[in-house]
Amino acid sequence: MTIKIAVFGVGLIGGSLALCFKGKPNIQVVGHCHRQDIMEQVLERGVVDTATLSLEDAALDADFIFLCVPVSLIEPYLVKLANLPLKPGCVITDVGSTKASIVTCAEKLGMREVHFIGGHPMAGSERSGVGAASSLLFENAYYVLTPSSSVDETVYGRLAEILQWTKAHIVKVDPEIHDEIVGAISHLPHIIAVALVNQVRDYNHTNPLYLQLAAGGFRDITRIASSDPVIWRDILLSNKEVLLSLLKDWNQQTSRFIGLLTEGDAEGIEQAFGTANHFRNELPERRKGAIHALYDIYIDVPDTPGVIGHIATELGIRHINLSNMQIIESREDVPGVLRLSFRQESDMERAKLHLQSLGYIVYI
Ligand SMILES: NC(=O)C1=CN([C@@H]2O[C@H](COP(=O)(O)OP(=O)(O)OC[C@H]3O[C@@H](n4cnc5c(N)ncnc54)[C@H](O)[C@@H]3O)[C@@H](O)[C@H]2O)C=CC1
Ligand SMILES: O=C(O)C(=O)Cc1ccc(O)cc1
Repeated sequence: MTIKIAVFGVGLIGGSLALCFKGKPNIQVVGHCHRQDIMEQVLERGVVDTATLSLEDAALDADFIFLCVPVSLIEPYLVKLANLPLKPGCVITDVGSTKASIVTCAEKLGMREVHFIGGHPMAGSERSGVGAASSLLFENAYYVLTPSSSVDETVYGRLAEILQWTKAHIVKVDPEIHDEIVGAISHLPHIIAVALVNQVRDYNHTNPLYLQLAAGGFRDITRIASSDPVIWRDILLSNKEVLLSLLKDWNQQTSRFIGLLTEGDAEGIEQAFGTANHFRNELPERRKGAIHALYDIYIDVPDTPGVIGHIATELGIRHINLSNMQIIESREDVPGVLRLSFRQESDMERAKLHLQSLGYIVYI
């Protein structure tokens, strides 16, 4: 018997899920798009078996429906689906970055014979659209599910089973707790990154050297400021109360630094960096997606022709799989910094040791 999976909104997350399911035994994937041009892109990328502009055609005989649209559209889609004669037993889930309001909406709809389980894959990137989709996106990442107490264990089991194709680690979390935690570790950092970039953008109007001199640290902490404005508008508004409270705590953190600097409190500054350094080093093993896309090392490279080719060749002949290579700082006559990214930690370790043995200076 074929399992039909409908993906509503075939962008970064919907497209990546579709790629995980497509071509698997007895699975058929249909994408629902809201615009002809997007549907053409989706078909061209080949992430789904079929695609349709019709909500009904996608939904009516589906066994699973994944809502992968911006957060503000998830509840309206739930309302529409609740009014359709869906296949009995159909499991509707979503991937929205917030959970409390969506789960409450589904509970209020009181759907019978179909089930809703909230979901949130903790993997993604600052990119968006089906062009950025990847079948590897969720591998090893956490995938949060927020089933209500009314959801039967066998229904939960069916969803968890189909999600095995993503190779993510499924974890059950209460929706309100989810929003508090994800508010702190994902939504607040996005606000801080955007505020910092906009602050420097204002200074840059007075002197373009700000942008020109911006180096590794600024780039690292602000990558997520390039995220999609519509997606993030919806996420922040949907987690408003949590974020207002987190921003009050953030103000206290910045006030603390104002105090330390005003007092010239060297010991206090050192202590603040020490505490942060210690806690950050306790971050769990690097994972892909939300926490880390790849295993990276950084190498000082002299600005002479052939160096990058030499490094790539050295890794290639030792069958060390390199995923990406990027020059992140380069000036004439001084060493530049090259970032090498690996999908496997073991490849990163082998590359580090080998390049060190060749005399390169390698940082993690
Ligand atoms: N970007 C990320 O890293 C992550 C995002 N999420 C959540 O996933 C959801 C989707 O985000 P992304 O895939 O990043 O965004 P995206 O912009 O790549 O994809 C959104 C998709 O929804 C489609 N869409 C927009 N309006 C529509 C409508 N009225 N009807 C049908 N489709 C419509 C767009 O065409 C696009 O294909 C959001 O709810 C977001 O909070 C969850 C985890 C990570
Ligand atoms: O790019 C990153 O590091 C992210 O933080 C990706 C991300 C964005 C939104 C989510 O709800 C989960 C993960």
